[in-house]
Amino acid sequence: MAVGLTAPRSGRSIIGFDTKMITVRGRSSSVVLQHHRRRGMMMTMALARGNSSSSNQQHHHELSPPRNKNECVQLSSNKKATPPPALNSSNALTTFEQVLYGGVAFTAASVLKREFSPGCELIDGKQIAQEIRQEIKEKVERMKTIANGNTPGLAVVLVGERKDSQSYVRSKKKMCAEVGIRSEGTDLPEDATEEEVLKVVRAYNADPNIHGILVQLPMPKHINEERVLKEVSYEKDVDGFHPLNIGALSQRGREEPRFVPCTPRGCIELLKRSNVEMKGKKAVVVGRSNVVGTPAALLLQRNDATVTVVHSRTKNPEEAIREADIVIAACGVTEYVQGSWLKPGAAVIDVGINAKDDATKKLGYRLVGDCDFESCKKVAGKMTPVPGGVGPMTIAILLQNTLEGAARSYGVSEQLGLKN
Ligand SMILES: Nc1nc(=O)c2c([nH]1)NC[C@@H]1CN(c3ccc(C(=O)N[C@@H](CCC(=O)O)C(=O)O)cc3)C=[N+]21
Repeated sequence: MAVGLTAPRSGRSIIGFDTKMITVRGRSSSVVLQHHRRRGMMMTMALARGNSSSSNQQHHHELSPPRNKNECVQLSSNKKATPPPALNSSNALTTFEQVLYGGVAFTAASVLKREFSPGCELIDGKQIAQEIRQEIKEKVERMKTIANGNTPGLAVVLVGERKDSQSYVRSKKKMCAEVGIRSEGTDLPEDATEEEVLKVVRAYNADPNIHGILVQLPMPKHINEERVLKEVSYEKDVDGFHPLNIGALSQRGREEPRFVPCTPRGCIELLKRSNVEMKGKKAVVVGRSNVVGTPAALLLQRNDATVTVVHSRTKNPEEAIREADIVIAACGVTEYVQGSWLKPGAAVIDVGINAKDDATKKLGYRLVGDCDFESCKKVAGKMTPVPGGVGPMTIAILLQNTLEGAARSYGVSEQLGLKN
């Protein structure tokens, strides 16, 4: 039997079932919750018995049919329950009892769209990214009024014709427009010379209306990426890849980096906004790339986690992962991290985007992460899906970085409540 119970930010309790019947015996009452499907209708029945005045009460709740079989049932209580700790299959029963002891009477039920996984709460990156974009939009509006009508400007440099890069650049520009950030782009052909790319970067460096410059990666092989990234003014380096920004990120008690790489910052933001404590926790980063793994490890460490980085030459990565309260998977290996490697209740951030053959899909493939979602969601306490997890956050943070860069250049960071 497995029972899932999580405390979303609303403070309400969510209970998921994967058994037909769950019996929980408390100090003063015994409660039976039945959960069954009848002609496509999901029904939950709670029977409360015991020595309280509510004895022999019987509640039936008809629920609208679930939109898919992975949805689970939300029972809301008429008393504010203390948010229970993250659950996993081994401590599920205990925590369920605690909630009942808390005097919670289940009076209403509704179907909540989420993955049906015992105790695993999905971290909805799409939703959180949307919230962040809304905050940015409001700050861009305020910037206009306090900075003489000025708005943030982002420049995107794209070299070559990679379909995926073109599509990422398109969504970045679209999201800019949505929040009121000006964006412009320079597209260079596949065979552009390094000098041509550098010229474009220098022109944006000199343009006072541009506060962020992004050189879409990867660039064609004949171009020295390091050379180009170094050329971007570190004060417009919204990707946070300039050596001065990475260097500043790695030091404590020194000047703060102007910008932090978007994807790792997005991962940390997901943890923060999902109430995952990092202080004093063990974190494992899977992968040591310059763009994700390494800066993610630095950020976790700055947030007081104890960090282990595992990579392709690590002897026994499972050993470290088993101990981890937080896992950030960014190794680029399809469905690499297995549920059996996770510590029950761990928070898992899946950065991977891999195409996996799937004949049932129109395109013949679907996107999967660096974690084996099916097995991981049975053990993790919180987890991001792919797609809809880290991806949308990467773009939201790019916009945030551009806003922060513009606010700095107009001297209005403090007024907008942004870090300087
Ligand atoms: N200089 C540079 N900066 C970058 O930030 C950068 C880059 N180069 N090169 C490529 C990677 C990749 N990247 C993504 C952005 C958004 C999604 C995203 O929104 N993904 C959605 C949808 C994915 C889909 O459906 O294709 C999701 O995961 O839900 C993914 C990946 C930024 N990158």
